[in-house]
Amino acid sequence: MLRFIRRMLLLAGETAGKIKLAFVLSFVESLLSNVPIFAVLYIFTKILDQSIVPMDAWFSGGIMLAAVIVRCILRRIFVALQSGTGYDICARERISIGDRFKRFPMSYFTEGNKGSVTSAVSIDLLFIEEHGMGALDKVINGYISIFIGAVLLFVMDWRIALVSLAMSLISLYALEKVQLVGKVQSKIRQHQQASLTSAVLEYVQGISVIKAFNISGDRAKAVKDTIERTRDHAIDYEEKFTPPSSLYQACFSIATALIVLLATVFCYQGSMDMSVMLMLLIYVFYMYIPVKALSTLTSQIRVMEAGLNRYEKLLNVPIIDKDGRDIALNRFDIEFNNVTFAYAEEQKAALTDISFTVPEKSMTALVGVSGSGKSTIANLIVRFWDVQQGEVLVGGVNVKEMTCDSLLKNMSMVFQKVYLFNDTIMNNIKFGKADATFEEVVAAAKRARCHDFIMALEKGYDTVVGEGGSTLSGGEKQRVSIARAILKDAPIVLLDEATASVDPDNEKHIQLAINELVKNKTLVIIAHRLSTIRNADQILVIDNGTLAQQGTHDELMKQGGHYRNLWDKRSMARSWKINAAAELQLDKQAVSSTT
Ligand SMILES: Nc1ncnc2c1ncn2[C@@H]1O[C@H](COP(=O)(O)OP(=O)(O)OP(=O)(O)O)[C@@H](O)[C@H]1O
Repeated sequence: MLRFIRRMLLLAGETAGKIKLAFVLSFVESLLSNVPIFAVLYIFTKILDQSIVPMDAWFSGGIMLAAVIVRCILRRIFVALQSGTGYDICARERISIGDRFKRFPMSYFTEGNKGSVTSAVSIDLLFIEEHGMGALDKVINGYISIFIGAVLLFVMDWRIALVSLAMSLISLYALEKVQLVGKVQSKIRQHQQASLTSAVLEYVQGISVIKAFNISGDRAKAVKDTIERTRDHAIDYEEKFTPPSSLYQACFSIATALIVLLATVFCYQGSMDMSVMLMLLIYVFYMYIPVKALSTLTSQIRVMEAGLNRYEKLLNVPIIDKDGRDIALNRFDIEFNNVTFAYAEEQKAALTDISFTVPEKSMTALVGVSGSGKSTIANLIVRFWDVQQGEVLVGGVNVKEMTCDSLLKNMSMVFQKVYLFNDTIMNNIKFGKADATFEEVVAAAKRARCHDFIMALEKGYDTVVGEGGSTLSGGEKQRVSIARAILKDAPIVLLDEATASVDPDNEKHIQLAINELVKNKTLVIIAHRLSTIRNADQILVIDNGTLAQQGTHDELMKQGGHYRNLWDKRSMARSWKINAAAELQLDKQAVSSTT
């Protein structure tokens, strides 16, 4: 438990001083809580001496009242010092860990850690913020009461003190067992929580697929199994926790009974004053209350400690730009020098010995079949992952030498799969530049060709778009994300062109928006449209993680090989689409003319 106090103070950081002061007040308050006992003892002694006068009653009453008043004041200050401290600490930690997540290697999130990350930041910190300070207070109070109780008992009667000490030692043994159960079970419980969070997250995130393929039964079963395992574990926990916890509680009940019995016997035999006996009879029922609470606290503390362990693990995840410096770039070309990269050690390399240069303010198109490694190249430029061999240079600087912040402030990314936050359109665009004015946001939206559809919405820029941007169409989301990138106005643009077919009107708008975004920028585009590919200053043909060909459209068409095959296939697919659309149109006309 002392370890827990130390860890909480460490977590508190600069607010630890407040908590320490609160402990001191709690100690004084604990001392004062014994004042009524002495006041009663004083009255008993006077009664037994037959020397009591009305003034004695006033005196005792006055002392008790004064103690109560001082305790109320101390408690008030204590609460003011402590209340909110837990919430403050956890809010601060959540914000700082949120910042840190940005610097985690992307692999951390793709390796099945989402459940434990979510549990650590939500469930664990929630438990700590709600119970941490209260538990600290009770632990400190419990220890102080043990100390004060032991001193008082020795002052009153050493034989009774020894009985209490013996029972306390047995209770310590039981408490040790409680802690042992807590230690084992809290790990299982935590693992179970993370599995449950992962299962629910996956179920909710995949709900559209689950509905579309009518597989809710199977997936629901996976979540149901996890819920049932969580329930079984909770029951198992209670079963294992109850025996040592009951023994712990029983020790104090037995100690109380023994003290009552022995005090009466000693008094009857004449080896104890009647006043001491009476005081013991009162004190004994009150003395063990704070100590008894320690057994339930033990399990709470174990849960909090396991939470702290998981949270500290997050703090110990090596951040990708630990050795990075804030470097201001003065040119914006990109260079890959003999880059070889695999997503995981045991995996086949996604890129093998790739070298190329993207000159500043030029347009480079990445083309290749699905899975060839185009997105991987983009991932390495923005340093979502680090290369194992070779180097990636941006503006002549190895990205490994830069902090993520100083690198990414030079980049705008427009992904194929756009994610908008459950917030207003205004704030979603402002992600590009947090301090942008309303006018700047509107100007960016106009250039991204989304101002008109935003104004047509009931609340305009204040419309909340739903999680992931669910209330907007795919094309609209794309344009909002382009507005975001235009507002950021970074010198390098990475663009993953949409493959999903959008209607021609939307496609025209998106193309105009992209044209605005890429003016005078270094552009790397994962290209799917023939028009884009043809216009590129340079085309990199990626095949099975290698750079198969490099050149302009005309050069590559002359060379033949991969590029020509790709181009022919795409041209053919396009003409199929056009023919199919024309046939559909003819069919429609035929139908309408016959009706
Ligand atoms: N996060 C990841 N973890 C492990 N392997 C990955 C990961 N992302 C991609 N890969 C693998 O790396 C290889 C290259 O994938 P990449 O996404 O770069 O291809 P791509 O050319 O962009 O494909 P597409 O056009 O379908 O998006 C593939 O074999 C893919 O399975």
